[in-house]
Amino acid sequence: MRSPKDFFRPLAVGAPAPVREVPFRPSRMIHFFDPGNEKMAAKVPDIAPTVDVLLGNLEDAVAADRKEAARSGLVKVAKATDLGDTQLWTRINSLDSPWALDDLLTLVTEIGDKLDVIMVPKVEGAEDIHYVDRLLAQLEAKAGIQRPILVHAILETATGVANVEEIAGASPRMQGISLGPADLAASRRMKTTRVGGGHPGYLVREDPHGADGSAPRATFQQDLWHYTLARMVDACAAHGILPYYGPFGDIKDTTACEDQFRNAFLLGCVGAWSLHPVQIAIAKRVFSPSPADVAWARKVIDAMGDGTGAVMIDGKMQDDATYKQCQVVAQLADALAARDPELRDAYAAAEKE
Ligand SMILES: CC(C)(COP(=O)(O)OP(=O)(O)OC[C@H]1O[C@@H](n2cnc3c(N)ncnc32)[C@H](O)[C@@H]1OP(=O)(O)O)[C@@H](O)C(=O)NCCC(=O)NCCSC(=O)C[C@](C)(O)C(=O)O
Ligand SMILES: [Mg+2]
Repeated sequence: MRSPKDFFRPLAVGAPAPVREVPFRPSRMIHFFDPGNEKMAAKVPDIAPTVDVLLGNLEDAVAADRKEAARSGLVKVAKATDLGDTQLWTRINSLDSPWALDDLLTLVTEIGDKLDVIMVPKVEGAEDIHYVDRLLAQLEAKAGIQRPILVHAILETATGVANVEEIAGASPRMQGISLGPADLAASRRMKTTRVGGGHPGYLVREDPHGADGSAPRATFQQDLWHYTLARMVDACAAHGILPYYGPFGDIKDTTACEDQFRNAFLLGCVGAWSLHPVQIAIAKRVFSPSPADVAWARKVIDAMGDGTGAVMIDGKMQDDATYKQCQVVAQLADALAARDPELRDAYAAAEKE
């Protein structure tokens, strides 16, 4: 581990200084597209204004013989498209693959000034982040990049989960972590073949009841991902970086997708991935606090003055801690309203009610 005194020094001569705080830019949905798929790439100019983050995916879901087409497709899209204030991210291939090195060399030198975040899959420990950290610094220096490219890890191996705290704190470049439920399920030998979401077999059953104990017993499906997500949220919060739910693979089941995203939102995540255009609106709806919740938060903040003491509002006790909870909601609403005029108007209207 680097000494705390050296933590914020650039790792290569001529590389930009690391950030001291992860900038909070709205990232309710990280929209995945395959830049080598011409039909999808052609949709980028229309999709970009509707999403917070556009991510050119080079890893899984891109066939081995299409890896180079995806990489050069991303360079082309980044150079040709004005994304406005929509962020551009990429997911590179895993560090043990034949493509990761060329992904980094090409993308940083060709479009490093346009890339906000590089997502690294299958991160197992701090050593993976340290490798990428140094290499990025060297490439940024070579390419004359003025601001550091941030790094996002996917939590998708059992070892990664065991090391999630050290991953979160491995570098000032760490922007956030996403759950990767498919690879993680395989790595753990879980017996679900789904990409995220629940499973009908993972349940608890009501106790026997009725006269002879034979009445029908209700079952309650449980969340397979709760432990991992909660652990990831704590690791991220402790290190000042941002947690995200990952993908929900049952594209047609928009209801379950919304539920899963909402659980993640309530638990502390700031966004999720959208794999298909239909998931963009779901993520937007879920990861933007409701106008009623924002109005309530502002009411509590106003009533609490300097934030100390205790007051009663509508029958509910408010104190220093609820003031802080309300600030989380109000600050998120401010950041989203600055990007999204529709939300700004909805929040303003709810406050007047
Ligand atoms: C699922 C698929 C195959 C269905 O694609 P489709 O064409 O069969 O679906 P569709 O409903 O017929 O599509 C309608 C229209 O939307 C377009 N379209 C469809 N998707 C997109 C998109 N993302 N962005 C932009 N456009 C899109 C599509 O091209 C089509 O256009 P058209 O009307 O002109 O014909 C397709 O949506 C897709 O390839 N999505 C991305 C998949 C992906 O990136 N997977 C990797 C992330 S998940 C993961 O890696 C796991 C993890 C974390 O690693 C771990 O848990 O371990
Ligand atoms: Mg994966």
